[in-house]
Amino acid sequence: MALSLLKSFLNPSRKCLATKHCKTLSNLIWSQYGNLHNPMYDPEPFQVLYRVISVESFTTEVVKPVKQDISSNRTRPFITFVLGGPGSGKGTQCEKIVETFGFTHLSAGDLLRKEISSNSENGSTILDIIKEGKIVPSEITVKLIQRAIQSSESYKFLIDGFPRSDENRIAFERVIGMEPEVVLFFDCPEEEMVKRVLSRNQGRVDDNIETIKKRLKVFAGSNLPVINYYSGKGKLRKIDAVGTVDEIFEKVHPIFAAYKGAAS
Ligand SMILES: Nc1ncnc2c1ncn2[C@@H]1O[C@H](COP(=O)(O)OP(=O)(O)OP(=O)(O)O)[C@@H](O)[C@H]1O
Ligand SMILES: Nc1ccn([C@@H]2O[C@H](COP(=O)(O)O)[C@@H](O)[C@H]2O)c(=O)n1
Ligand SMILES: [Mg+2]
Repeated sequence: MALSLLKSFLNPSRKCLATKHCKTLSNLIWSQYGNLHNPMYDPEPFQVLYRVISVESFTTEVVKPVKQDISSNRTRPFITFVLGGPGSGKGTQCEKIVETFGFTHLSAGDLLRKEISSNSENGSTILDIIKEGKIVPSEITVKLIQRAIQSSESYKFLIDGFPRSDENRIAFERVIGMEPEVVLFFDCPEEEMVKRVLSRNQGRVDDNIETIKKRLKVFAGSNLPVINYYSGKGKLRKIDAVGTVDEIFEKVHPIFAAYKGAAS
């Protein structure tokens, strides 16, 4: 598809971009913009194509990123959703995955908190919702995630604490136009989660017993259906989240090692 579209936009007067280069150009476009039908990665396909084909000759600058992406064998971002109740250790394990496998960590909660501290127009609404342990409208959260993905040069993402509900999930599929490759679920008993959150000490407005109780209810009511959905699709990797941080990471490690070809 990319190749035929590309050929149809080739300017015949530019001989240097004849067919023998099409495959390389096509790879360049796929590696940088992903699926041409993808609304996020192909916002303006014709402009992208025009910009590329209007280059007089292949400079090393143009060819270089193609080589890098071909060698990594990636044509589309590799997305992992990281789910689990409050305090189950999502953020902690994401840090370890980043260190070992070089993913980019996007925590939906952190993006929302950043929005509050930047005094954006939605800041006070988000703050009120977080204090109540409820779920921020998907439109807001997905936009923040979209912006973070688009402004990153990475192609492998851990999206932590998202989707929190079916509504979150559907909004992501609609706006980003992709599904996760794998979904991690840190399964932790409530008692342990409460203990961890109450000793977190990071000054979060929702780290108090009243809000934690609400968050646990929201988790059971809205997040578990999402977890079941991905389980039904064979994408879920459930991890027993009791134990030391290193013991848990030992269970996480083989999951990403198995994806090394696709996600490295
Ligand atoms: N295996 C573990 N054993 C003991 N404490 C842990 C473990 N993993 C994480 N913690 C601690 O528990 C607290 C919560 O962990 P973390 O912030 O990673 O959870 P989370 O799932 O991201 O929670 P939230 O959804 O509230 O953001 C932190 O203080 C962290 O240091
Ligand atoms: N998809 C999401 C993620 C988070 N929130 C809100 O932020 C709070 C904190 O999230 P953490 O992942 O850092 O625990 C959470 O309780 C929600 O209020 C959200 O609305 N949607
Ligand atoms: Mg977290």
